[in-house]
Amino acid sequence: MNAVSKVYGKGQGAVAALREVSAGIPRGTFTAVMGPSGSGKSTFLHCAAGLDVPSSGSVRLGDTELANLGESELTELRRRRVGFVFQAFNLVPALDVVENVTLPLRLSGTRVDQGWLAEILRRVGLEGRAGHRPAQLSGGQQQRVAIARALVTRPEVVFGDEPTGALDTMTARDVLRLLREVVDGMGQTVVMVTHDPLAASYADTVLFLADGRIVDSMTAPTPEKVAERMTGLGAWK
Ligand SMILES: Nc1ncnc2c1ncn2[C@@H]1O[C@H](COP(=O)(O)OP(=O)(O)OP(=O)(O)O)[C@@H](O)[C@H]1O
Repeated sequence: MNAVSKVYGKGQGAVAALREVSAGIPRGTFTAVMGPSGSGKSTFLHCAAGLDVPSSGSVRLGDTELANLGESELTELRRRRVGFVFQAFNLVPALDVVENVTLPLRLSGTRVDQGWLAEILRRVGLEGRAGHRPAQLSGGQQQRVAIARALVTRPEVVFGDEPTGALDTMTARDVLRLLREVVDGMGQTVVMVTHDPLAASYADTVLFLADGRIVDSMTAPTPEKVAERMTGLGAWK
């Protein structure tokens, strides 16, 4: 993205959530986005994923300039070219694992590639759970379903908004290892917002936001280095 600004509201009550943010995220890498509460992390993710429209600046996915797309083309892009994983897994309770995972394909009228479906279920460790409903699964397993659903369309980027935020430490670690494997084993691109330095340490690069700007980036992050940088940003007083 290039010089992206996002202002919510108008006049006196206007809030600048992003201020001329430029960032390039290379294909096949794992990026974590950190920063104090209200620094613009979710807005960054939503603008990068085409869920929200910047007030100014431009966002490109591959060779596609998002500003050039109409509403229906953007919907199409969100369905086919990006995947999402949220803190609250957002699974459909009445559907079983396979139905939840294949939902994006059915919504866009795309045939289910059974070989690819089996491969994804195997990779996320759910091959024995295909007929289970979300309520019959643990939190970690539910997030695995959400990750499988995000991968089923073979998207160019998987975006995560606090994907481990609702999980206990051990389960979160499994999900982070899976995201790492999604990058290393499948060549996917993952961009994840997190509050957790340990989660961020699984990424290749950490981008630090403060007050709507990228103020730093870190490669080869460790939990300690990330925590130290966050303390420097006044995140934990
Ligand atoms: N829909 C909205 N309308 C008005 N202001 C908004 C809206 N969404 C976000 N904001 C404001 O924009 C700023 C950035 O919000 P954003 O949610 O991107 O931050 P964040 O870093 O993700 O925060 P958190 O860690 O608390 O989730 C905040 O000041 C927030 O109050």
